[in-house]
Amino acid sequence: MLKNPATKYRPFAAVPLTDRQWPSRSITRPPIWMSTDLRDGNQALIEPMSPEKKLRFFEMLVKIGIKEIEVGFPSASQTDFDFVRMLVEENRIPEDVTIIVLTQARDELIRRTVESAVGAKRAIVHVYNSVAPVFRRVVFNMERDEIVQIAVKGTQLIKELVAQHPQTQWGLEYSPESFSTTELDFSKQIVDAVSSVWQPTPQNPMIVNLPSTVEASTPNVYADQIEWMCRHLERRESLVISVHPHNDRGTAVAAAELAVMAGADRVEGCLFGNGERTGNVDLVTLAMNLYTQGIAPGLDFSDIDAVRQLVEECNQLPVHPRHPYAGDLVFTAFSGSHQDAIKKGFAKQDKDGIWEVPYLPIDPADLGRSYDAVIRVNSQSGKGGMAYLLAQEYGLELPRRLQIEFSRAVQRMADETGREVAAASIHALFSQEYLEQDTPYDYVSHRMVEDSAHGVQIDLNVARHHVPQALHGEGNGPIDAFVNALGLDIRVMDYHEHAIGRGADARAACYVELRVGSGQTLFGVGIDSNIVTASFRAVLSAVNRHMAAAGAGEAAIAA
Ligand SMILES: CC(=O)SCCNC(=O)CCNC(=O)[C@H](O)C(C)(C)COP(=O)(O)OP(=O)(O)OC[C@H]1O[C@@H](n2cnc3c(N)ncnc32)[C@H](O)[C@@H]1OP(=O)(O)O
Ligand SMILES: CC(C)C(=O)C(=O)O
Repeated sequence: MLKNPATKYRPFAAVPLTDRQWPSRSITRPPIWMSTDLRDGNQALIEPMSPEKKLRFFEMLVKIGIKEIEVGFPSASQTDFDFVRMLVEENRIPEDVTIIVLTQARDELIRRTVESAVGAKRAIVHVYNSVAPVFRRVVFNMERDEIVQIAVKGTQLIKELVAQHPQTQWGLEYSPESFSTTELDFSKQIVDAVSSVWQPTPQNPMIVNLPSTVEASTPNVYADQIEWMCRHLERRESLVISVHPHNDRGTAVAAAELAVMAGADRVEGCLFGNGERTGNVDLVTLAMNLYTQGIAPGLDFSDIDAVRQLVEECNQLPVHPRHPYAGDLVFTAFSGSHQDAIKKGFAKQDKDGIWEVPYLPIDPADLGRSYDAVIRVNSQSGKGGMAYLLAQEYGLELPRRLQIEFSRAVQRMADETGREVAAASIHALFSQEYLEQDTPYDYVSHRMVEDSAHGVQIDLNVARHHVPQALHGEGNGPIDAFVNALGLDIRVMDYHEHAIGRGADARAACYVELRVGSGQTLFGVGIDSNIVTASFRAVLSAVNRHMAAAGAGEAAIAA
């Protein structure tokens, strides 16, 4: 890299607009969406789509609700020409969808382009020529007026040709290519010249598409350019102002949004931001950004995974795992504090209320994505993540102090493997740590009698080191009687229970926090179809865990 990049690169020029209005506007409705996936997206692929793939893509665009679809560059290849003919001749274009066909402003290409769409109910011929100084100088070696003539002559020819096919309702879209790096007065001059030939009306408007063919400035400058054009163009009431942002600086979404605030009526882009170089603006992100502001975007991404899969298959390009709204990992939290906040957010979220879950700008369910994938556990996770997974997948609602205790074991596992820990592994570890602790004490059976005068009396059968033992105890409740029957120096400090499942198959989960002698407390867990048995199992689980811990012999807890 250069020490002084100013010797090679120029800063972009500011727009002379001192009373700009767009910064204080907000977006209150969606723009007209135009998908150029089958044209700008397709021309940027390593392997352009086959006609079958194009058709599947087209049908998906229709299904999600796009009403304007640029279906190709028919003069560029027989494949594109045939694809447009197939759509027309096989009557595959729904009543409310308009196709757009792109052409350079060159006579023979225009003729072929118009020919491709003849017979469609509605079609828009999209004509372009590049207008920026570098193109004028380097590519065309022409003065401004000659460049204007390319656009004017092209428009005249289109007007003449479409008049010969009145059964189709024709529209015109004109793009001064590389608009964002062109002098504004020249862009205005050429657009006005085109519209004076086409003579649009408010009922039959002309689309003026103002592309950032190569994104070269911050989005506010693009917004200034759009506002300037909206304020200076002739016949504004008969024009649909469209934007076509590319993403060279990584700010195409912001540029499109600010351009809409600046007066653009329509946005052209591709799903998930495919397109030349760093891509066209991503229509999915734009639509979902509106949705999260409470504005219906008019596009349906309620099964976003299916849309993404089809796009990936057709484009042969992966969507990044962190791509807004659609990436594999965007509804996943690994870090502990995020998991904790999300878990609390889900618990507090009112089903019919305003969405307020920390760290999640949108309810994943609205995109057809499940909550299950939201929280995943690795070495960066705290107790919240594993507690969420045990609750979601296994119906186990661990009390807070047990979460803290068990999360140490999960953390050890994550540190040792250096990998993500799946819910099944967490559950296996939980079972091993709490539910499968059966030595020295294993519960066998009990009989209990309760009366108001004597409290609870229990006859208990346990196996101690696999040797059956019959014990008897009394107490003021089942757990008290059970603990007395065991005859150990233990105290139950805390107790939680809940049902797992419903109806005949329901089981009880009991969590008991036990203090052994004067030592630290620890938890035991019992699961059984009988709630009292579950609590006994929980006490024995804690006793066995204590004894299994280093150095704790049976004698240490004798009463
Ligand atoms: C920003 C964009 O995405 S614009 C869309 C770009 N997409 C594509 O180009 C994909 C399809 N394109 C193609 O298949 C070909 O380029 C074609 C069929 C359109 C034209 O092919 P060719 O006639 O071989 O020309 P080529 O591709 O070399 O284009 C360069 C020529 O077009 C001229 N040209 C380029 N743009 C325009 C324009 N908008 N209007 C008029 N002439 C133009 C150039 O001056 C050059 O002319 P020259 O050969 O006399 O010097
Ligand atoms: C043809 C135009 C609209 C284009 O694709 C661009 O400028 O990027």
